[in-house]
Amino acid sequence: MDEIQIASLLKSSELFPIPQGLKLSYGTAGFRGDAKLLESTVYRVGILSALRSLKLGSSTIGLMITASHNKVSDNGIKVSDPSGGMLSQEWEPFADQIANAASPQELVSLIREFVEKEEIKIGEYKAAEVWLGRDSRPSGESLLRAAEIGVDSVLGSVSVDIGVLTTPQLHWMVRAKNKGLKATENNYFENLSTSFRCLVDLIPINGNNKFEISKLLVDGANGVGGQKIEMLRGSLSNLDLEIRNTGRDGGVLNEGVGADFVQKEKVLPLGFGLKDVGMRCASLDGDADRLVYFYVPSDSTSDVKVELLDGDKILSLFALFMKEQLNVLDDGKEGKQSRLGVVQTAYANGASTDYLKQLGLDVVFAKTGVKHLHEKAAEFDIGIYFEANGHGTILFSESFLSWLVTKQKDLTTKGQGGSEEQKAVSRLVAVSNLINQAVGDALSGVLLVEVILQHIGWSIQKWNELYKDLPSRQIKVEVPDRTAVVTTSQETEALRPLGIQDAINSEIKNYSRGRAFIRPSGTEDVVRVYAEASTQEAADSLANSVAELVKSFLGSS
Ligand SMILES: CC(=O)N[C@H]1[C@@H](OP(=O)(O)O)O[C@H](CO)[C@@H](O)[C@@H]1O
Ligand SMILES: [Mg+2]
Repeated sequence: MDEIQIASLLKSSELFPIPQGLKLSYGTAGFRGDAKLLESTVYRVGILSALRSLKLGSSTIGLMITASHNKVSDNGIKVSDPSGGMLSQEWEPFADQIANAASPQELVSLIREFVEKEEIKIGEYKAAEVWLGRDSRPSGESLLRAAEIGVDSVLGSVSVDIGVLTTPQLHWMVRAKNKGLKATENNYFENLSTSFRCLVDLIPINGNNKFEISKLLVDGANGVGGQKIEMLRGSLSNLDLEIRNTGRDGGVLNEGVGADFVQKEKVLPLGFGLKDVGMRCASLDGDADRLVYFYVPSDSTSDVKVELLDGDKILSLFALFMKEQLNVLDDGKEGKQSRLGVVQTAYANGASTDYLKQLGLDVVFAKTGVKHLHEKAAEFDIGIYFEANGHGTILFSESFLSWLVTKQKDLTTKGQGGSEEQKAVSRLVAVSNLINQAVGDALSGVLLVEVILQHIGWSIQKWNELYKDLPSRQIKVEVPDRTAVVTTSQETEALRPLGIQDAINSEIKNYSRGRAFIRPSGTEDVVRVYAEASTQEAADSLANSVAELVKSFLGSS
């Protein structure tokens, strides 16, 4: 690093002193915290992104300013690699170091060391490019300015403000840009509506065509997802959407609304009630990378209940559909035995795992956080991953996709345009275009769920009957130091504090179909407790007992 570069970094970092006592970690999904404390962090991640771009031969990197489902006064930042996936985990320790550097001098010396170690050539390639997106949080704009200053203080780097977006839009656009494809927000919308149309056109004519398209009610979490789905609505046919909680009617982002609220609390979001009995409803989270479905059952009285169809159920629906299409190909003479796999985490409902295994699917487990699930799903020809909270997607391997595209062309040339095999191939290609290949995307998720339901002629109630969830409960426990909890790689057992796992195991033994585990959250300062059992009362009681154990081993704060 030359003197000019050092001077540029020192000068800009003086603008963003680190707040006293701030200690951050890149965590499950980037840095998060009170928005008022994050300017220095965002500025520094701006520098990191520019370096990442230079390291990768000036590929475009994305920076998303969001705190997803967290409260509106929080914010956060995460990096998208050129593939549209999460920042390579190898760079996370550097992200942690620079975010916590106490002074401009320490910051610059850490950067200098890293640049030398990684052999990053500043000023030798064409300009590095970082695309900056933000969700609808009011703090987003000033944080975006801090990120710009960070990016621009690395010589030869440029930042591009691409505006208010959902997290998956930013990832999709970065991926498309680096693949040399059209990468604007309009291209994103066009891609969704075209591939959705394609799948609608491939719905079997005989059999399920009596299916009437009923209205879908969408809870937009008072965030960016509600706004974007409204923009998309005009270009969609075969879909009747009513969007609530768009944020325009005074509602607060994520407050009593949104996918995280509905899934964790198992209650209806604000704006939904008895009037909606039986209707198909969907809820997005604050940055629209999560999606859950729900409905108000007909036996609801004044005590309104909610039937939740979480990420596991969406995964099951997708798996069923994909398997059906692949079976057609595998049965065909020229078929190819394809590897379809599904990835879940320890939070997946036990009943969903049993169901997926019964379908004959390869089910594998990953640690919490989509970066872990994504990696495992990418090992299959078609890998479907979902967190129970509704974050997930379907990945197609490059080789399988090119096999599909070639096959599609061959069948058309051979004049077998209308065959079952050709339709199955075309559906799979359309799904690969519709569903975001970079990250979980509530918008593309909604479209795929809707078209699959139309295809098989199912109501939400029928879909819900695929299997019955085991009752479960999640609790957050505030402790003085959550890092005192260390778990095994699949997060199902606690290795530290010593003795806690034995105590949890003896609790579990008291419950039929009991299962429980603890882990430190990567996005909040809490230890999470998850419990499952054969009745809701039992799951609640098991969760409470385990939470008490956490408090007695770790102390409560
Ligand atoms: C139990 C749970 O829902 N955990 C969430 C939550 O992570 P934690 O590390 O549990 O705080 O936020 C992550 C980012 O959105 C998401 O990937 C993950 O599934
Ligand atoms: Mg989110």
